[in-house]
Amino acid sequence: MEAVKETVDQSLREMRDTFASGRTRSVKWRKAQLGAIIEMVKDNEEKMSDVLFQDLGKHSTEAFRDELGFVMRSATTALNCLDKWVVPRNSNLPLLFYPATGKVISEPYGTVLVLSSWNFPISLSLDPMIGAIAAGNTVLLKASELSPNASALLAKLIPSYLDTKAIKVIEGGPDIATILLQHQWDKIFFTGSPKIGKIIMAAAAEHLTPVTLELGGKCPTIIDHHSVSKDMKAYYVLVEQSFASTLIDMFKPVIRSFFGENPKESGCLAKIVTKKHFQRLSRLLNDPRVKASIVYGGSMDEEKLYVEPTILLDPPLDSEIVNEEIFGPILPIITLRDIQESIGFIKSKPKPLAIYAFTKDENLKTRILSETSSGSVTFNDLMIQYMCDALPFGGVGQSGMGRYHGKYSFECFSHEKAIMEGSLAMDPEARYPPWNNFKLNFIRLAFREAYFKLVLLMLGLTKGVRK
Ligand SMILES: NC(=O)c1ccc[n+]([C@@H]2O[C@H](COP(=O)([O-])OP(=O)(O)OC[C@H]3O[C@@H](n4cnc5c(N)ncnc54)[C@H](O)[C@@H]3O)[C@@H](O)[C@H]2O)c1
Repeated sequence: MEAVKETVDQSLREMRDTFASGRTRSVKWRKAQLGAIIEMVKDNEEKMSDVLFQDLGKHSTEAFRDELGFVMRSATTALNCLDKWVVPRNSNLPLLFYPATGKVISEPYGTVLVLSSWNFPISLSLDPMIGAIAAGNTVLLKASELSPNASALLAKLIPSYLDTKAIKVIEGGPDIATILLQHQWDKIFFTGSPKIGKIIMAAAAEHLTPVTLELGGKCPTIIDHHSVSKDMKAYYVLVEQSFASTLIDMFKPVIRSFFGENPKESGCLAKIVTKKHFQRLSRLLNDPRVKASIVYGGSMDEEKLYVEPTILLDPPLDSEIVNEEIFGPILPIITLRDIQESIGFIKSKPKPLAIYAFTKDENLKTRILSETSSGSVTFNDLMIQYMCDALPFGGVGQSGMGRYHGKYSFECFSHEKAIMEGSLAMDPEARYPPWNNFKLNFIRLAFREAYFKLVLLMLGLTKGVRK
């Protein structure tokens, strides 16, 4: 551990020195690094696909959709938009401040720490790095120990493509993260569970370091059968009782069309990430009350870390499988008398990262938007809000704080610095002591931007001002 501590100390010193040198602030440097990320992914598509298969059993097409293609697109967007993003924005100041001018410039925080989770180990590592680099920071990444092959590949590739004095990777688990968190960072970006998110926030508080927390939680999918029928994957489904059996009958052929008659051999179904996670799922499913709710699937193979796509109908609402994140192909369906009750159900749970609703009912849509709180709401589709970098991605409450993607990533890693240029020519005495009634009236009118009355006051044509 002493050697690790020494490496961390030295890495931090180097990153701080690099940031202080001003190199990472140059748009040319930022673009070169973004371009290098694209090259790195392009050159190593196969290797990246391989490690995602080794760690998670992800098919290469899924790996490209969710990780490699996604990262290349994100870096390309940043590269193409950077010139626009870095331009200082002039602010229209109220006349009150005339003749001062104001603008906002985006300043990099400095040296940032990115900690990522195992379920999208490449995109959740590189995508925040793209934002950090675009904003002109130096950055250290620690990916998850639960996807060790992806973590090792990133640790090998990043130094051979990117500026090693500014962008660093360290491998390891909680022990290494703990060492990292003992240091002062200028920003911490964390993707992971709410439980560890609290540890990150507490450590950041020691140094008043700003944090972005991309956390988890159970995302509900409301299916309003009065208007919709569509195949889907979801975290849990809320549906009217009368429609539940029809929905299950609709899911079965979809599962077969995705994964064939023998999903274990299909090559299209990701495995459970670790033995520990497998045993957790096995325990959850073997709860007799949960077992009784299985209406499709349910078979497991510990050797292959395989769980068959499984549907549960009305598992007990107090069971862990309903309340904890699942991380496996298990879909609980929860039935309600009326689909409108889904609003109350969602409100009784922590604020989710996303709410999905398949409905054409405008009243239900309005109720979802105005009565519930979540990171995002997507109607009549799933997950596309994550892919769409024109929208901010992030949680609220238990599902996190802060947001990123596209321009929001640039903002996530920038401090928006307010710049005001005053004038030495105009400096009303009313701002300064000794205080008197005239000055109080002057300030009152100025705050109200009552310019005409202000002129009358200065000309001595009015004395009293209404409170
Ligand atoms: N909001 C999102 O975009 C998003 C995306 C993917 C996953 N997630 C969430 O991530 C979680 C799953 O990922 P996970 O199991 O890797 O999460 P996790 O919280 O266990 O770990 C995340 C990171 O924190 C580190 N870590 C673990 N223990 C730590 C400790 N005691 N101190 C400091 N760091 C520690 C890990 O090494 C890892 O790098 C789920 O809750 C999931 O919903 C969120």
